Amino acid sequence: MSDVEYLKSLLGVHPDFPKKGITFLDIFPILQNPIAFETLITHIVHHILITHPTPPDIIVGLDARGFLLGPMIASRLKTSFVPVRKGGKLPGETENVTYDKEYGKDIFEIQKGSVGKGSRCLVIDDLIATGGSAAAAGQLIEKSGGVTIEYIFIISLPFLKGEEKLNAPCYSLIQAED
Ligand SMILES: O=P(O)(O)OC[C@H]1O[C@H](OP(=O)(O)OP(=O)(O)O)[C@H](O)[C@@H]1O
Ligand SMILES: Nc1ncnc2[nH]cnc12
Repeated sequence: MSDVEYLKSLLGVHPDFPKKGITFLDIFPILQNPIAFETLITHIVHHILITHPTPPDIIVGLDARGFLLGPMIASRLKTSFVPVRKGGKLPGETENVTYDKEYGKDIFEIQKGSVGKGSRCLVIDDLIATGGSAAAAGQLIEKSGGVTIEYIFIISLPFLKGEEKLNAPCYSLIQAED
């Protein structure tokens, strides 16, 4: 079994959560297993090192599940980590954007000054569905003067075509079927 097949076999699949008609894919069983979590982080770090001869300046993690991956990846790469948080959670001055996602509407914010002009940012999250969340993060990076060089997810739902909303290449380890 390949690393990716192993990680896919661990995903939790929850029909009709958090709403009827949504099949929720749960990454927590991967984090509960130390070998699986190490496999996941190493896979993503290797992907970044191979794809970007000049490493990113900033790993941008999305609230909340992107926070479980982003800081660890940033630490391995010795780059900085910047959070994109849900509305009203970040102190100081913020940029914000409202967006639609697979099961609702939300607000994302980033702290002003956290992304330097021209910084090469790599966005990380657990899953891309409609792409609304990741595209909103891309808008915040742009508003801050940064450049998104790639979006990385553990899981994508290709039938929702979220990747089409993104302004940079997208990589996902696992492509879920509809
Ligand atoms: O591609 P989209 O349709 O935008 O959906 C994907 C987003 O939805 C989930 O986050 P959620 O907002 O549920 O937040 P959570 O991580 O706090 O559970 C997931 O972690 C992504 O961030
Ligand atoms: N189907 C899904 N499973 C887990 N997280 C999600 N976020 C948006 N859609 C999701």
